[in-house]
Amino acid sequence: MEEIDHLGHERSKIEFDVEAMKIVWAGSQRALEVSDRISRLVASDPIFRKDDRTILSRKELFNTTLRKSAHAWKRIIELRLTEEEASRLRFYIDQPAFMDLHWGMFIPAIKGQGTEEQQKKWLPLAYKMQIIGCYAQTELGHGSNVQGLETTATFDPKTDEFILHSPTLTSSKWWPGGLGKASTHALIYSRLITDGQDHGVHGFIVQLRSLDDHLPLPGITIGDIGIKFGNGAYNSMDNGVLRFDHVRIPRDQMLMRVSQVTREGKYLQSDVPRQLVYGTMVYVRQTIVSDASCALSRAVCIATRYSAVRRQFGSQDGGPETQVIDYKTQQNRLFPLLASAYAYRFVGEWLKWLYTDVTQRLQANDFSTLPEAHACTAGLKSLTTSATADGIEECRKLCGGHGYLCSSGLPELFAVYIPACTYEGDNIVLLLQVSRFLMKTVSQLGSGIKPVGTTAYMGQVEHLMQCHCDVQRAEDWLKPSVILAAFQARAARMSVACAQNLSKFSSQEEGFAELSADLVEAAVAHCQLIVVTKYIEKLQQAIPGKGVKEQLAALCNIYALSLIHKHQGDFLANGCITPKQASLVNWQLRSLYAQVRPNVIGLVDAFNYTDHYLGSILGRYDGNVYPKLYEEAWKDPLNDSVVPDGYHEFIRPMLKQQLRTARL
Ligand SMILES: CCCCCCCC/C=C\C/C=C/C(=O)SCCNC(=O)CCNC(=O)[C@H](O)C(C)(C)COP(=O)(O)OP(=O)(O)OC[C@H]1O[C@@H](n2cnc3c(N)ncnc32)[C@H](O)[C@@H]1OP(=O)(O)O
Ligand SMILES: Cc1cc2nc3c(=O)[nH]c(=O)nc-3n(C[C@H](O)[C@H](O)[C@H](O)COP(=O)(O)OP(=O)(O)OC[C@H]3O[C@@H](n4cnc5c(N)ncnc54)[C@H](O)[C@@H]3O)c2cc1C
Repeated sequence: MEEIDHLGHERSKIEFDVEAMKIVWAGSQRALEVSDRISRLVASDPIFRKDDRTILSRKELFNTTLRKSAHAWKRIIELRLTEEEASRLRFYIDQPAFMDLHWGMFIPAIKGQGTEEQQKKWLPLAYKMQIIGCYAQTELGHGSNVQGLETTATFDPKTDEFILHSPTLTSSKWWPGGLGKASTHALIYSRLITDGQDHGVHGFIVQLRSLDDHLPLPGITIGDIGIKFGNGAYNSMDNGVLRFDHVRIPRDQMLMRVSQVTREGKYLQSDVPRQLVYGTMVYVRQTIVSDASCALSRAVCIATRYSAVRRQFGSQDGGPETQVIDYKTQQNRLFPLLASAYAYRFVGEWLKWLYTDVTQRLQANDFSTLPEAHACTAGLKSLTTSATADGIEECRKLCGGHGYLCSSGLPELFAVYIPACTYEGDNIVLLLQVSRFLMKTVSQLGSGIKPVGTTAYMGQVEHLMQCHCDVQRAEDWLKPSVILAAFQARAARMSVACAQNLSKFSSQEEGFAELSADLVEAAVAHCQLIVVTKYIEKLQQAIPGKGVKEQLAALCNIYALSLIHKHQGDFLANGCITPKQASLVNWQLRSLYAQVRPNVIGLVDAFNYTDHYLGSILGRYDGNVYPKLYEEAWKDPLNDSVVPDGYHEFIRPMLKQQLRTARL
């Protein structure tokens, strides 16, 4: 039977080259080819099915994690997949698993903090999956405050070993993914003690389980921390708890790139900054920004397709009702999210470049850009994950009642996604790091140190403090220079105001504590400026394909103007724009919505997601929503029997009781 494309009418209206846009989204023709091939490979393999995840018990779900991970590894070997292809495979399998931490944190930590010798010893084992590793930093009592960790690693010069110990309940490692059941090894972040002296937190490779029977090694207590938020969702991951009772490891298992302990027990600090111990977090925060664009685009794809299928009200003379996507309120909620997905994609690409650049510099002992890399990764991780978590929930609401069904894919996506606001650094804690960096930048302005990189705009602070926005008509808001000037003025003025207020306190620390809410807002303004700037820079590149650049430019304007509208309090209070200019933003936004409306299905098709990856009946490519929703309902285990199992025990006696009462 020929399949009907219920969104065919929408697709016939598209004014740009969707295939060319797919390349822009993927990053390159080759990246698109890899993504396309691997996503189809996953979709066609029954072992990777995921439609039953929300009804599996925890044990069954974890079992599917093990099965999928083992099968994925088999396919990686059989098909000789490259590192990039293997990473795409894990992405499209779309089930949080210990493998994510093994490849995403354990290996990068050894690469970043291990000596050459240590890398030679451990990386081949990890690459061949002969050991499984996790990243165990957080403890029951401390997560954000890494310097407050309590686990100790005390050097014993007699045996040339470290003794790992958990001195208190709160020092139990708590949360690490993969620790609970799967990992054989962990990177343990622990206080280093030599000769009675505490040198702060360092990383150690520790074997946890036997490589023969997977039993915990002597002195190790280990398990899973329990069920997490939502059905299915992150419960496929074995986040774990771990305690050490005087566990001994050889000295050469301390990661020694940043600092070393000699055979005699002498502590040596190399000229590498000690913050490199935190390097893995910088790496992962950078990847989380690109991941945000994936999660948000996925929710937006579902909400956009469904909004084009769904009709409510407006029928005249028995004609069709209005597609809900044509309501301006729907557009005003949805299109900025679509624009954000593209914006995060491009800022994610740039951040990847920044990270590669800083890594190359670090290898050449140039540490000058590390503070900026830390501030950018921390700030953008925070900004994009918070907006994505809120955006997924907005997409659920945009789908009305059906969005609340697990078969919409949105509840599970939300539940899986929201911890991104917490892991790899609580979003507020990370923004406070950005604000510290900004305050330092402002304090150096008069000293001749020229701000560079993402803070270069502060170099024109005198101009930015008094400039006026050059908008007379709504169309003026389409000029990139006007948009940039408004965002730069807002960010600079908010930072300078914070710096001025801080100077009123007797100590910097007291001021920071008192003004932290304002400081967070200044950090958000700075991070939004980065996203807008990087999007505008992207548009300055050659982008082939009919109409592609025009659509991207419209989305860039929607992203920037919807932020000005949302944060108009900041822009107005700091005198960056006038009330009249704020109202012109809305006029321009409405016009931009009309411009992208015929193209939105094309803009979400460009994500190139398979129906398997989307995992949503509402977001199906063919838009055949109602028959499939109806069909799906009958698959629920409750519908296995017409009369429910508890009828005789509970319902029938109740009904009979009521009958007797009624007769009385
Ligand atoms: C490709 C695949 C990827 C797969 C990934 C899968 C994802 C799976 C999902 C979840 C996994 C989750 C893992 C985790 O959550 S791991 C645990 C993460 N934990 C955190 O993020 C803790 C957050 N806290 C911190 O990062 C820090 O402690 C801090 C930043 C809050 C530091 O606070 P503070 O005590 O004030 O600072 P310090 O004294 O320690 O440092 C002062 C100095 O150092 C600078 N700095 C801090 N961090 C860094 C850094 N990472 N890089 C560079 N520099 C850093 C800081 O700015 C100060 O600088 P100064 O002002 O100039 O002195
Ligand atoms: C799903 C998931 C997976 C994880 N995986 C891992 C892993 O693999 N390995 C690992 O080591 N860890 C992991 N973690 C732990 C994670 O990194 C921490 O939970 C995270 O860093 C936040 O720390 P916390 O839990 O101590 O929060 P807290 O710091 O206790 O935060 C609680 C509240 O206090 C606020 N707060 C804290 N400090 C400040 C401050 N200075 N100023 C203002 N407000 C503040 C926060 O904003 C927050 O609102 C994971 C966590 C989750 C949820």
